[in-house]
Amino acid sequence: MLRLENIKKSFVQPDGKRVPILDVPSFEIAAGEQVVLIGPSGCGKTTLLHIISGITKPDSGKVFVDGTELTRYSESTRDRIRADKIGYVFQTFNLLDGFSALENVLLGISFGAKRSSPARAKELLEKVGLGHRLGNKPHQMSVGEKQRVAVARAVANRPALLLADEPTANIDPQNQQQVVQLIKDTCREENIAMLMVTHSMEVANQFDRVVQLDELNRVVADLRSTASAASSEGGDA
Ligand SMILES: Nc1ncnc2c1ncn2[C@@H]1O[C@H](COP(=O)(O)OP(=O)(O)OP(=O)(O)O)[C@@H](O)[C@H]1O
Repeated sequence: MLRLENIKKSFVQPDGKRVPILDVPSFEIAAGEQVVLIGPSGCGKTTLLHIISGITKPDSGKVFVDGTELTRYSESTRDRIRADKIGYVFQTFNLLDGFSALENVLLGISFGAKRSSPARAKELLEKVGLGHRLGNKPHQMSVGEKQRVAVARAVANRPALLLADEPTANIDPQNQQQVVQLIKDTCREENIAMLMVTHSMEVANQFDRVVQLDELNRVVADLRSTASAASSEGGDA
């Protein structure tokens, strides 16, 4: 369902040096499988989600989502493929300010190629306990409410793959569990594969598989071997 082949990504830092961030030889997620990605801050989790979704192009390597090789297309085509196949819950929600909760979820549907009814948008918002907030705009909602709208929007178009970047980071434990449950149930009911980034092991342990990015990423292995070579040289001196 999701397959990565030899993904490499580096960024030019403000001092002009190009720094490698990712070198992932391979990674796969099966249809309907729910996987959690963990790793220390700055190790490249968000960058990897951006590459999988086609928001960012890798320096080299291939991304296949639902049989389509995303990496061979232009940015505008990747945007269309993402709207059709991928739901994305951003760390910062990315809700549109001038629109109500219901309209934000409906926008998730209308950007996708598949047809879906407004009744689904309403049903999803009711499912996340926001049936009484359909007309509220983002500035009229709490952080937890906004996050639940973002999840409803991401799954509204019935994507093949849901990517969620720390979807429970800024919410209280009760809302956290509600968001986790919504993601789990919706993905299971609709056979949506999922890749979620979280720093919470309590959240991570509720899913099928937990993957440490450091174990997939050769950049980290190279850093470790350089560091251990340096320390053993130091030890000999
Ligand atoms: N556009 C950019 N230009 C330069 N460096 C960048 C850019 N985007 C990310 N980086 C660097 O790439 C590394 C990985 O960033 P990323 O946001 O993927 O980390 P992360 O694992 O998601 O971190 P966190 O858990 O803190 O959200 C970081 O060191 C970051 O500073």
